[in-house]
Amino acid sequence: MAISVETIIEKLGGPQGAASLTGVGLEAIRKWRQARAIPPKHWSAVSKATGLGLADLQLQAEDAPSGLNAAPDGATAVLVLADGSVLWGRGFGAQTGPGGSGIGEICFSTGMTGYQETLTDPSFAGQIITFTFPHVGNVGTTAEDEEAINVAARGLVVKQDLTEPSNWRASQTLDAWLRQRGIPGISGVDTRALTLRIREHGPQTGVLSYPQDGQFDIAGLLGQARAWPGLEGMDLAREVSCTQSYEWTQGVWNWGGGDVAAATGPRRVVAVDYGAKRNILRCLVTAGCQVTVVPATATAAEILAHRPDGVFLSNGPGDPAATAEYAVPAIKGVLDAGTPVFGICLGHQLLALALGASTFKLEQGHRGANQPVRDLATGRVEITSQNHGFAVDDKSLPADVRVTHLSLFDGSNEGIASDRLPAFSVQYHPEASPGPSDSFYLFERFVALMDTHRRDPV
Ligand SMILES: NC(=O)CC[C@H](N)C(=O)O
Repeated sequence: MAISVETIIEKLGGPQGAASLTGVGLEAIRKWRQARAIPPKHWSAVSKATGLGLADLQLQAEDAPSGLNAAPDGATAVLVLADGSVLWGRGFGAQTGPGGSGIGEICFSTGMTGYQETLTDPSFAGQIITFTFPHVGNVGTTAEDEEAINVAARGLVVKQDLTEPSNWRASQTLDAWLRQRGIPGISGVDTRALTLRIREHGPQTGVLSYPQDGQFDIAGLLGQARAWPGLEGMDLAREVSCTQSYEWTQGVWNWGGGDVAAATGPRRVVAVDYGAKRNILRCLVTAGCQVTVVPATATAAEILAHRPDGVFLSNGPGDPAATAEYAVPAIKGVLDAGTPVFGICLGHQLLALALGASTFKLEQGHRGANQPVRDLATGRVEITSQNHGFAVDDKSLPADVRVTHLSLFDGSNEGIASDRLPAFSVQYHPEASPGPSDSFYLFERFVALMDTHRRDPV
């Protein structure tokens, strides 16, 4: 449990003792008590006098009085966790009302590059992202690195303050880019301590507040964090999906040339958009497909009306079991028609559900661009890009569905293939963006599967 300011002051022998042991004066001690926090500039003095670690001093107190609280010196934003931790820092991006606006599950990403692709991945709906890498924002933003038009993530937590971008590709600062999109951020947070906390205690709900008037209702924010129902049971795919079908014609990014229109190949693919990242659509085009994107709620009849050679099931946010309600009947219809199917991440989980397996919430999600996965057929290890908090339960797979890939971090399922139907899927992200492109072969595997099942072979 977090250590309250009152406990720390008591440890130091009351306000008088605290003032003399840390040398900060009685007035400062009064302010600490009022704000229910010790400002970072006093942490080392307090740490020396009490023997408490710096992380303990940052993760504080659930004893905030109701009503508005002033922030400790230098703090302009706060992240309040459902476990009562109050993490003060400096706000950037969009300001919020005093009630805070960024609420969601705090999850950490271990990626060292590609923060803009990560922030625009629609699978982050309902989540606040904290990066374990300390320098975020220093290459600015560019429209070329957006994986979706809207930012679905609810907020951003980083260690270092944002600096001016130093990158020829940058067209805007991360700060301005976030402001434009209504997303709040907080810097100056000990993201290592926060990550360890999530690793030790599991996923946490948090509320990020960066109020215009500098007034914080800590008790109210804590109440909100505790009342948030959590991602389990949430269908978020419907919220981030496209509302109308459209054609996608762009291929993968070309060094120095940006996004390029590629000559599309002869296979017709319908991509079901549960929150698709653009780079998946680009990879499909580059692998030789004509891509029609359809909304998450498209029925089997609507999908099959496009006469696809293959159906792709995209990544997406939320709990697969909740999205299954409308997605599984559609996928079953597509499988019954004998159409080849390829799924990524949420698409993988939905394919598994349609084949009769079940999914569950992982104790620790996998997020980042450096996740090792073993291909069981070849023994080859791929370094993959990942972003998921749920997983397919291997034990629930029917006898005719094979496990094809496993996580080398925790042994959880990373891929399946049906022995009876032309269908396979992976939990990780072969489109990278950000991350390594070790797994591009999966798009080629999908193309080969379509070619062997085509009515008129190419
Ligand atoms: N990237 C994804 O598709 C994520 C799938 C699912 N929302 C999960 O968290 O596991």
